[in-house]
Amino acid sequence: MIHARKLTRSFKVKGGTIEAVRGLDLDVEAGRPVAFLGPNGAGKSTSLRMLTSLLPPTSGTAVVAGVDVVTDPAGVRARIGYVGQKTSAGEEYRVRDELVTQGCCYGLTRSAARRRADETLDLLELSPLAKRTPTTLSGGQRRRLDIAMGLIHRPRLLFLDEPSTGLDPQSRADIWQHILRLREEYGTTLFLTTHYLEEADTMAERVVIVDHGRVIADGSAEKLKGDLAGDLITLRAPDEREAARAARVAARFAAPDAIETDRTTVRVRVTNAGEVLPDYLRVAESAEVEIVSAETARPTLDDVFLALTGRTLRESEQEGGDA
Ligand SMILES: Nc1ncnc2c1ncn2[C@@H]1O[C@H](COP(=O)(O)OP(=O)(O)OP(=O)(O)O)[C@@H](O)[C@H]1O
Repeated sequence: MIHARKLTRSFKVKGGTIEAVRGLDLDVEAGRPVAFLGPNGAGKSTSLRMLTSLLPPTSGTAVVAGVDVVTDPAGVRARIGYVGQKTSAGEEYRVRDELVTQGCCYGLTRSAARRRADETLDLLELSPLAKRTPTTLSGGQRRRLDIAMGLIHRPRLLFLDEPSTGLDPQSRADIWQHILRLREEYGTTLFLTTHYLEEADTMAERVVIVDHGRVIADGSAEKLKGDLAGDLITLRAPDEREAARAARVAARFAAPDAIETDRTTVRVRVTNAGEVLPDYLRVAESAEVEIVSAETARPTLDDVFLALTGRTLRESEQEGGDA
């Protein structure tokens, strides 16, 4: 579905050049939803705009839905759907009419476009709003209309640029339900950008993390968390002396830089806490180390980002906020 090689984009700005995307290599097969995740300014939108043929790359190649983005941009646009950050519907016409017009722009006959518009309104639960104008819709409803606009020609591949940004948590959850239904109903391959870690974690089957225009991790959320961050075991000792002894026992199970002691708390990163903790507790007991409590936690994607960059995603958002 997507095959990009060394895709690069720089922008000339006053006082220099911004390298927004620095050599993107990416292969996406049909089926699994992919989340393109990264802090503000990481290069997500620029990558998406190149893959959807809206922005020519400075160098590199991309074949999307079987078509080269540079030599046949119109061919790419005919085969994909794109839901950008800005709303795509106009202000004046009714919701259904907007969709019918969009369908006609994609070459459908007027009657086929009407049929498609009704099906799409139904799928996105917009039918009761068909006669309203887009300006009267709520943020979440308007976002659903944007998705409907991107879907009218039934693309096999749909790009969504931050589909849930700016919505309240309830509307975000609702948008997600609708997005995931597209895959069930039409087998649409979804490729979306987000900076909501939790969404990428729970909704996408593959997460591609970008930072400063480069891919820094690629895999299922589970795999990235297992490989890069590891599970966290938190042990509490009654005093600092026992904590130091607990840390010494931990050294039998984890590398020195995976063990951190903070007064009476010892944190240990391991690949599989479920296996390690019972063994650890057995050894600690036979060494008469007193442990008050022990708990395990799965890492988050933010832990993955931290392990890779030394920064949390939130810190990076602040750095890149005015980029
Ligand atoms: N038209 C442009 N002219 C100059 N610089 C640009 C342009 N478009 C993007 N950039 C810069 O390129 C970098 C990447 O921007 P991009 O919008 O791709 O990031 P992003 O990861 O999508 O961020 P966000 O999450 O905030 O949308 C940023 O430093 C941005 O300021």
